Order: sequence, then C-alpha cells, then structure tokens
Amino acid sequence: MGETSMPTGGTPIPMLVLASASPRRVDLLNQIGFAPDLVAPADIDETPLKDETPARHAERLAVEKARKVAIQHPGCFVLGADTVVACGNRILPKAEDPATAEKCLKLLSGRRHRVFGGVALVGPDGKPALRRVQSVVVFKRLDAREIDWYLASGEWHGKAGGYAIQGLAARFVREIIGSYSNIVGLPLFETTQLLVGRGVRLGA
Ligand SMILES: Cc1cn([C@H]2C[C@H](O)[C@@H](COP(=O)(O)OP(=O)(O)OP(=O)(O)O)O2)c(=O)[nH]c1=O
Repeated sequence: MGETSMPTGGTPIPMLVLASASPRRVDLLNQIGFAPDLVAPADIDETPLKDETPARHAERLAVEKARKVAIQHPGCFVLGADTVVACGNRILPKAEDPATAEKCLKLLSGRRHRVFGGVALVGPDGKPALRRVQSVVVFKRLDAREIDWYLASGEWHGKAGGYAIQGLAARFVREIIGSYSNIVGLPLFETTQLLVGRGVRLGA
C-alpha cells in the first residue's frame, strides 16, 4: 500500500494523494506537473474555533484535511489545502446559497480583503509540513445590478467569500497583491516548495 511504482534498481516512490473534493485543486496541481495518483476528499468539520484568526483557521483545516486522508492512506504523501477569505479578522463563509453570496459581495464591495491559503503535506512518516500564504484582493465598488448579475451566474457556489476570481468576478478585481493561484485554491509556488522539500518527484 502507498507505493506507486518501483523504478529499476531504486526504492519505491510513495503515492501522492490530494485530500480534496475541489476540481480546481486537481487542475492547479496538474498545472505544476505534480499529477496526484489519487484524489480523496477529506470530510472534516470546517467550523472556525472561537477566536480563531483567519490565517490560523486556514492552516488548521489544511493540516486536518491532510491528516484525515493520511490515516486512510498510510505510507503516502498526502496534500491538503484550505482557502479562507477574510474581511478584517472576520472569516467569510463558503457561499452555499445566493443570500450568503450576496452578503459577502456587499461586504467586499469597494474594499480590500485578504485571502489566506493553508497547504499541508503529510509525509509517509505521518509528519505534516505546512505553508501559509496571504494574498490581498481589492474589489471595485459593486452596484446592485452587478451583484444581481453575478448572483445569476451561480459561480459563487461553494466558493469562499462568495466569488471566484478565475471566472466572471475578475471584472470586479481592481488589484491583487501576492499569489493569484492562492486565491483560486492552491498557492503553486509554496506547494512546489513543500513537495520538492519533502522529496516528492515531479510527476510522482
Ligand atoms: C476566493 C476564491 C475561492 N475559491 C474556492 C477555492 C476552494 O475550492 C473554495 C474554498 O473552500 P475550501 O474549503 O478551501 O475547499 P473546498 O471545500 O472547495 O475543497 P476541499 O475538498 O479541498 O476542502 O473556494 C475559488 O475557486 N476562487 C476564488 O476566487
């Protein structure tokens, strides 16, 4: 279990498992040449703890996702990630209905907010390594028509903060500071550092 291949004369390469149900994360990981051998969603409670900061929340959930899947796949490298949209110290929800998305968009309108990404890699030894990334996003002021138009698109569904920068919401983004891929769901530079740092080979 947990071994993907045995190169001639070498040691087995542990499998790379992505602990995610997000198709975006699979695409992002593929983009940098680390095709996961397996994708396995981690079913965890994503409720913020009392007084938990957005940054800490993203880190904790990334580790919990990776750990949960690592228990089911011992001996593998397991990558987990979490994306948190924060307005000040307030953690915005993942929008599952239009009313929630509308509240988020009204809050983000005309302001700058932060997007925190946590990425955790649990190694075959069971130990997690963690990176945290922060991006800043500045939205233009949104009028009621723009908000209604965006809500009708449905693109907000399942997205932290009620928008997806990789889609129509790009029209609202005046500026970003920091990692773009972090906002979409997986900070690719830091993910590469984690994977390479733990000895996961390209295309493992
Ligand atoms: C802000 C923003 C978030 N998102 C997405 C990324 C994440 O999929 C989602 C935040 O929820 P997460 O809980 O980070 O991830 P998830 O539930 O979609 O998937 P997983 O199984 O890995 O836990 O919001 C975008 O796609 N674009 C954006 O611009």
